[in-house]
Order: sequence, then structure tokens, then C-alpha cells
Amino acid sequence: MRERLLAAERVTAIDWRKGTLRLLDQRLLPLEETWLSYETAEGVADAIRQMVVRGAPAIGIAAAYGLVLGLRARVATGGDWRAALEEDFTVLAESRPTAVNLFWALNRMRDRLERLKPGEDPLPLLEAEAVAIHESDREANLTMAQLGVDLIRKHHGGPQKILTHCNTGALATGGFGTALGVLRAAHLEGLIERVYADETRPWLQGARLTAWELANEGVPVTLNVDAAAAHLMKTESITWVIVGADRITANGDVANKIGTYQLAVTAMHHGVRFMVVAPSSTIDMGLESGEDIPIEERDGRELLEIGGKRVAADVEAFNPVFDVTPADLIDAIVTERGVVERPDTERMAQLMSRKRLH
Ligand SMILES: CSC[C@H]1O[C@H](OP(=O)(O)O)[C@H](O)[C@@H]1O
Repeated sequence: MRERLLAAERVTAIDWRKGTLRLLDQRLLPLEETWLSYETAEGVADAIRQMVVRGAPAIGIAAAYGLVLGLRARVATGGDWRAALEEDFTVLAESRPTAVNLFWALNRMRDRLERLKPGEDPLPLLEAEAVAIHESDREANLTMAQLGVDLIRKHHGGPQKILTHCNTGALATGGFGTALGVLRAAHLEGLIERVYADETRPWLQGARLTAWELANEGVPVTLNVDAAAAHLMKTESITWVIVGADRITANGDVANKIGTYQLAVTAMHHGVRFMVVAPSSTIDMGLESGEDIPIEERDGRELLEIGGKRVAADVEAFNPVFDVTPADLIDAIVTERGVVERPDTERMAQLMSRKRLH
């Protein structure tokens, strides 16, 4: 299956070439495919803040490359580059609060710096670490795609209707996607009758990104308003809801795009299975439960306007962009280390004690 998955790959959001970082501006998709180039850590932090690049793993990968850009500038300036680089660590760490992949990537880059031997040139070594983070995420997605397909097939081997939320594709990761990677692979295996994609208000990741990725590959996809998800589960024999994650805590609680929690409650009510697909860089064993996950609230204008044009009355807007789904509403968490069914603290600890499967 791996070869067919690789052959199916079309889209990437992050391009690191000859020391230059280019990001596909996801604010403009699907109508415009515009790449922006970045030379500084501050510039990459702003790109994350503005959601030029978004998606938990993609944010971590972009931040890792942002640190390489920062290191190159600090070394060129001379003086104590280690002290100066702390500013770049800080500005990147402050770009968005919920996706733990950002902090995981920054910590991995810091660990690499701390392992430098006297006299070693830090630049090529830190660049290699960032590239390894990028490639490792893409590899993890290929592994998870196969594990997710096996799980789908375990319960129902024929073509089926699956609902997804937000965008968890190549645009949100180092390539191929997490939940959307499972859906791509399921399509290749003849297991998809139709994907229902929540539009995912207010930023419309589903309408603008997921629909674009799937349509580009001939995956049967229907866009629906977020509020139609319950009706679809009641009337359309949906077998799975499959989503990504931004932070998974030690007990299996999952922070993901706003609206995920109500999907899980509705899925439980209708007997629809609920799968979360995320690499282990999304798992934060330092947090006991989802109660402690910082939930990002973004500018209310994302609700009050569409395409920069005011559509709402002049009122206060509440715009949390993530929510937390308790582990007891989740049937399975699929990672590159393996699958946890009916996640709890003990099973999450067992998962994290395993080596990566690839
Ligand atoms: C593969 S992780 C994608 C994850 O990130 C999205 O959030 P955002 O678009 O705000 O970065 C959403 O929560 C997705 O599930």
C-alpha cells in the first residue's frame, strides 16, 4: 500500500530548498496558490500566527525551519549566537498556544543544539534536524494511513461513508496528512463511498482545504455545513467520524478544531465510531487531562467577516478555535507507534513506551 500512497501524493505546504523556506499561503486556497518566502524566525512566527501555515504537525515543522533561519542570522551577526537565538525560540513558541507539536519541535531542536560538540558548525546540524522532523512526520503519516485503513476494514470491509472535520491533510502536516491520510488510503483501498467534509467555520479549513485536497485526487467528497453533521449521522449510515488532533493528554483527552467535541457526542448517540489520527509528537504526557490544555481564542472578526467583508451584526464574537473531547467518547487513537482503542491513562502510557513502527 505504501507505494500507492506515495504515488497518490500531490500536495505539500512547506518547501525547504537551499536554505530558503517557502510556505503555501493557506489563507488564499483554493482560489489562489501563492508561495511566500521566509528569511527570519520572526517572519515564520508571524506566518504561523496569521495561519499562512497551519495544522499541528505543519506548525512544528515550520517552527523548526524558522529556528534554522534564526540561527543563520545570529551566526552571521557574530557574538554569542546561543543567547541571541533564545529570542527566536521565544517568538516561535509564542506564535500559537494549543498545538503541542510546536513545542515538541522546538524542544527537539534545542536538544540537538545542546548535543553540539566543541567546534562543530551548528548550522548544518540544526538544518539536518529540521529536515528530519519534516521527513519523520511524513513517514509517520504513511504508517498511520495503513493502521487507520486496517481499523476501518476490521469493522466493515466495504465502501462506506465517513465524516471528517477541519483539514488534516498534506496542508496540515509534513505530507500526506493524518486523518485525511487515512481517508486517502481508504479511498485507494476501495473503502470510501463518500467523504462528508464539515466546512469548519469560521476559518473554513474543510470548505477551502479538505474539499480541495480530496477533489484534486478524485476522492468522492461532499461539503456540508458543520450543523448538518448530526443530521448526516442520523440519516446517512455514517460508519466513522475521523479527525486529527492538536494536543492529546496522558489520559487520552483530545484537543482539536472547535466542533470536534460535539461531533464526538453526536457520534456516541448514533453509534458512529470515532477515530483520532495523530503522530506521537501531538501527545503531551506532561498534561494529565484535557482540562489543562490552553485553548486559543482568535480575533472575533474571523466570525463577523467573510473574506474581509462584514456579514454579522455589530456584536461581541466568541471565537475559541479548539475544544477538548474526553477520552471516553473516542473509540481509537491512531499513531505511528500503534493504535490505542478505548484510550485511557494506562493504555496511553503503554503506547508511549513503544518504539515508532517505522
Ligand atoms: C493534522 S493536525 C490538523 C489540526 O490542526 C487544525 O487546526 P488549525 O487549522 O487551526 O491549525 C485542526 O485542529 C486540525 O485537526
